[in-house]
Amino acid sequence: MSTKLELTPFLTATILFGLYHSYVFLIRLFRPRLPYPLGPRGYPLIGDLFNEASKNVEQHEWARYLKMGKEYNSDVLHINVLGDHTLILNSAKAATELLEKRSGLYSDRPRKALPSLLSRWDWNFATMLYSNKWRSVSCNLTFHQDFQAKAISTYHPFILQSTSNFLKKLAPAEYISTSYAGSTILRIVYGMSTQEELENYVELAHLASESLNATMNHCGSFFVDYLPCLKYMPAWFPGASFKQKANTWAPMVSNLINAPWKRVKSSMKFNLVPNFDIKSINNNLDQDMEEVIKNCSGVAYFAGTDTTVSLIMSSILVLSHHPEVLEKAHEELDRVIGTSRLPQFQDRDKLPYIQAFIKEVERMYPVTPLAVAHRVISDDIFNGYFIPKGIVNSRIAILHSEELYQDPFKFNPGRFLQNDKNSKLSPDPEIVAFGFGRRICPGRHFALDSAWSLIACLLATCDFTGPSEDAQKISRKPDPMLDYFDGLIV
Ligand code: HEM
Repeated sequence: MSTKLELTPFLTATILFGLYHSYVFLIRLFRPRLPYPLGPRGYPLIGDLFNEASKNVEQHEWARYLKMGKEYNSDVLHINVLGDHTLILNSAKAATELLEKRSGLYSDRPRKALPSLLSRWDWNFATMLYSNKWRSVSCNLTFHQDFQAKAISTYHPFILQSTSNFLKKLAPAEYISTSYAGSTILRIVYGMSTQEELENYVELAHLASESLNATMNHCGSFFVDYLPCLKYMPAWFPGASFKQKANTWAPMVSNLINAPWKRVKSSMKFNLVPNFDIKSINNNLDQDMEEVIKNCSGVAYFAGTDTTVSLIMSSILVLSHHPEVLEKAHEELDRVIGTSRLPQFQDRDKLPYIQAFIKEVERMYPVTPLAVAHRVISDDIFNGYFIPKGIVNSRIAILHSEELYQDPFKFNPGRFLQNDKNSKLSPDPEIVAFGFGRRICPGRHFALDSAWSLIACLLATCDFTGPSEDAQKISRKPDPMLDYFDGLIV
């Protein structure tokens, strides 16, 4: 009697797993090498799998890395899980040395199985591999040209219009995303203007971004990141919940890139062209070029929505917790602008305390505490350590470093003001808050201008307090804490 061996998905995954790791193990065994940077050593073959799988999900990822850095007394850490290497850069010096000075090697993005492949984010150049496609001048130059510092003043009227609409309709906090950051971008990029349309599209960006937020920087949030072959498991298979999630996300992501573009194309029939590079479109546009502009528009639309909102929401939250900061900001506005008009962009340099306040929010509550992961494309050596090709997380919470900032967990905008010639100014958080090297955030000038406009105008018109005890009893809404959910964007 003969038994037939059936090649089930589980058996296939196990065989592939075994073959792949025996191969990696043999290669490593016979290679002469320097030590890896410090970090948990784990066990042969599986590395630090147990610790990563049982990590405390309540603890912020950046705080875990901060603690680990202190434990190993090192600003460069290394974690190996199943042969998948992650490098953690805990200081601005290490991040600049590797991600900027060696940016030719360190500008790739992780080949994450889940977000890009399964949720259909492959059009998104923010997650694209460091390749000819990413480099193709068109994609990056189109975006960089439209968002470079000197182009942003063209968008000031759109920013001011959104600020004014927001002030007129001041409403609960969620309104900030629907009315402000997202709608400014949608006006500029796709030329949208009706409130209903703006709200629908901002909601779409928010829903679709959830998948990137949940998966981009979390090494180990989905096991498929370590074992990409698991993506072939059927969605019903035990442990394949990542596939169900991806199936839910994929149509939203596809809608995000296709729906507003379809709308632009149809409005162009009536010669209604928005301000962004789409203005260069004509009906005979080369198909490749159309794809590039469509993708750049989609990237601006989703990347510009939740990020700026996070900075604005943190600013509001901080103001409600720090009346002394609010008082100083109000005093500066009353003295410089008076009470008969709103602050304009040309007043910015005359309002140093408000600038310092925004910098301190960027420093203390970074929008992207782990930036966006880079990937080293080939093995490297740094400070006598062997750096294997793999993922690099730079901890933007470098901005909490005691070496750079005195009393780093104290909220103190004064650290960015030159009151005393003898005291040293703290380094500008913008040098790291927007990432490093060739992948640095191209939307940073736009983000800072639009955040400044709204925050300055809110300060000029509003008071900020937490809910009173009575209000808390009636509405059962507690005073919001200065704390955050973890994720790519907090
Ligand atoms: C406060 C707001 C913002 C913050 C804190 C922020 C932060 C970042 C960071 C840390 C990165 C990763 C850089 C790296 O890999 O080293 C990034 C990338 C990116 N950001 Fe922003 N960003 C903000 C707003 C915006 C806006 C408004 C836009 C678009 C209009 C935008 C578009 C992008 C794009 C396209 C990338 C990917 C660049 C690439 O991979 O080549 N961001 N951002």
